[in-house]
Amino acid sequence: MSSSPSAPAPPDPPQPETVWSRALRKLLPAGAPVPDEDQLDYSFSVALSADAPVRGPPTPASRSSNAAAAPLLPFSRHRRRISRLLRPDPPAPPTAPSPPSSPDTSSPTSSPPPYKSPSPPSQPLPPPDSDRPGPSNKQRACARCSKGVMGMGILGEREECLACGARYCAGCVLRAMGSMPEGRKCVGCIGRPVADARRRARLGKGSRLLARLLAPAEVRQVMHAERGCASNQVRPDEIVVNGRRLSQGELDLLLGCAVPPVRLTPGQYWYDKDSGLWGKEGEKPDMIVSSKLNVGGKLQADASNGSTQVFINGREITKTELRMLKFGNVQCPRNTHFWLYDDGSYEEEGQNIIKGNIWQKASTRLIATLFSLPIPPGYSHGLKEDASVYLSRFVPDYLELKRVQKLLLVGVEGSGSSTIFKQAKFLCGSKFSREEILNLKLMIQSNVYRYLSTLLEWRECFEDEALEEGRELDTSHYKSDEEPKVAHTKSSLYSLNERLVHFADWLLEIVALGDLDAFFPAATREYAPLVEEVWKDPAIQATYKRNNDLSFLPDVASYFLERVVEISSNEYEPTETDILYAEGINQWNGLSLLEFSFDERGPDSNSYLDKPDNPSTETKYQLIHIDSEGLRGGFKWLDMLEDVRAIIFCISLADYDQMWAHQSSGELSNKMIASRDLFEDVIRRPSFEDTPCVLLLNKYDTFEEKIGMVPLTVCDWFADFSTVELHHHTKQSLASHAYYYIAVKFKDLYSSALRDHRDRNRKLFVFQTRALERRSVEGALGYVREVLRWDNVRKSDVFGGSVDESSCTCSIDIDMSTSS
Ligand SMILES: Nc1nc2c(ncn2[C@@H]2O[C@H](COP(=O)(O)OP(=O)(O)OP(=O)(O)O)[C@@H](O)[C@H]2O)c(=O)[nH]1
Ligand SMILES: [Mg+2]
Repeated sequence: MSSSPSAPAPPDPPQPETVWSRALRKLLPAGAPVPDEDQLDYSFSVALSADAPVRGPPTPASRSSNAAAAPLLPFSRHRRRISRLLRPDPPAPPTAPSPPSSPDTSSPTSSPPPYKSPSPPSQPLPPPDSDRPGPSNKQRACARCSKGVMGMGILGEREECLACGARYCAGCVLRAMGSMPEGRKCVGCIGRPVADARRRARLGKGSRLLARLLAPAEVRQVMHAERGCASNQVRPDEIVVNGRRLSQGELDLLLGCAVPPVRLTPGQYWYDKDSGLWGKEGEKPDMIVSSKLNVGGKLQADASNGSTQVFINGREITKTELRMLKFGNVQCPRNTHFWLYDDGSYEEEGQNIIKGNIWQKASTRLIATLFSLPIPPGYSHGLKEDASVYLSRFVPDYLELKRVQKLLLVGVEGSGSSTIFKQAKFLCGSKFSREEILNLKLMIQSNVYRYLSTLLEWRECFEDEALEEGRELDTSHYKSDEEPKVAHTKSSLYSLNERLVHFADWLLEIVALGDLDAFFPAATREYAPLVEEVWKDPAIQATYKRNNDLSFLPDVASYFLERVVEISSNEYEPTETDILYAEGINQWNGLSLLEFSFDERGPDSNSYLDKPDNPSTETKYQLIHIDSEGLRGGFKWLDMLEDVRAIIFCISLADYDQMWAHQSSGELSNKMIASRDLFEDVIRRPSFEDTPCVLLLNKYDTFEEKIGMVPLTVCDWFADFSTVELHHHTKQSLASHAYYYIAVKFKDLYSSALRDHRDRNRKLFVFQTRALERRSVEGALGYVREVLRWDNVRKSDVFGGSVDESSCTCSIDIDMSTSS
């Protein structure tokens, strides 16, 4: 548990081979040495065969569960251990935190592992303090004893006074801050406000040093006081609304209303009291708060610095807002003045007729969310806050509310990104609406015809090929002056009877004309028996047997074609599996959105410090999926997205031998290479410069089957793939070797794309998925969460903050082989 004190790591005794290194050895080419644990690159996941029940690398989480089993030290002993540690001449600390020597920390007396979390890792160890951006050693000298930094562990840590910024070492902090009735402040600063914005952001956020010095209950109490005490709250004169400082009464009104501004910090704001829109001065709206509050001055036209010549309640709106209104089909030519009411209804100034309600359409709400514009609390699921929480609070919970973290999920057509999205939806218990299910049903029905037409096209090719071969064979059997017996070459294994040929020609003609979607579902029921007959025909079955040669035919084709009559009936209701297997999701303009959360109090979470008394211990995420259709037209969506917290890029491993027609030019290319190009396009976009990226290498199941039959080198990009190191390879070992190789190819590509970037050490995180297996997608989402936590810690480290890194635990489940 992170609250235990950290002792210097004992020297590593010679270790017997651990479960982890045994598992790793299996994955490496024969004879390859097992790397040191501290050198391991956890930034990509590996699949282990089901018969190797291994656990992941030793994580703080797994260690903490052992630690948790050990009885907690009573408080006085806790302190004694700390003071022993701090007594004269502390042992020379290691230059960098040493890695845990073994995952086995079962001994209750063994010291907890050195603090630095190895999770989602692969990030280089932070440079020594002297090279590191952030406070210099001098700045980090203790304000009480003047000692400088003594190593990396607890000895090197400092706790900062939130009011004056003085820093104290572990030995002095409790003396300097006393009982901390207002949280982390020197005794002399009690009663003083927290003015600095950076320090204010840390109010009640927990502290690693205190966690080591105090018992968890004490830390909670200090954090509670830090958030709740009067002098740490914003003061009315620090809040300017519509150009006027607030009075105490106005601030009370603002904070006591049903929907107050979240995380109100000192600053200048604008407030539109008719609609409830609220934002920072000079910026687009940030949230919607209760309307009709008499606070601040009069809303000015230039409050949000808009330049659109379109006005809402007298404020010239920003370009982003205008774009959202246009997507919502609100007519807004220049010089339009709207009145917008708090329920979303709007009218043009002077016309006295309500023209509509901007929040009514799901698509407008979706767009607003994507553009980081606020939507009213009543309409949002993930963001909905219970007004009673605000009314009944003493501790201002608004300090605790976190922003929703946006995760962008993209991939080339057929990579499986929709499947991942749907699995995520099932995982978080979110139901498909009636309308969505109906759309899915229509899509499944029309897809069946598409699969059949693909099979029919391939059948023609194979038939031509077979007839040609037959003719060559015939001619070689007869002397040149004899008539060849053409009767032998008129049909082949791939030939259909005349009636079915007629139907096939008709269907292919419709497809060639691009009319398939217009034609269905009207014809669905009528032709279903015929489709079934064609599917069962030996010619089509023979064609399907060669499905490894068939580009453009998804694996699920047979699943649906087998049931074409059932699927085509009016009464057909797609099952959960049908929904999952259906290609894509019918979504609005190629976009779909899902909000979900992780409970941060899970067994692998150490975040109690971050969330002392908060009932909401969840971090909310928004999964934004843009499918191949949405990526068409020059990535219009990508450019409009703001504050994306992570990119999840999905690639189908099985695409290495597939062809793909380029969307605009129609040019054929290898699909893996097309995916690579799209990946590069996405990561190079300036708006994603600082956004971590997780690459999901999907369809590992198909890949494993295929790799033994089709060499990886058929894809030009993988021309240098070699299997020479694999002496006796099985299908599994070949697949894992190839997976590793592909992962490294993408990592290299990523590193070279970021070569000129200031954060050029950033790595690509790679995870292996089988999206049809729910557990695999669950693992992927967990991995993304770990990456985000890691990234948070890394960023706060860079900026010199003291985020509790214990919350960055690693729960990467590397045993992804069992389906759920
Ligand atoms: N065997 C196998 N099939 C998969 C896997 N993931 C997805 N599929 C199938 O691959 C097909 C394409 O998956 P989608 O999720 O629709 O692909 P997509 O990336 O969303 O494609 P667009 O919607 O066109 O952008 C579907 O039939 C899925 O059932 C996987 O891990 N293994
Ligand atoms: Mg899709």
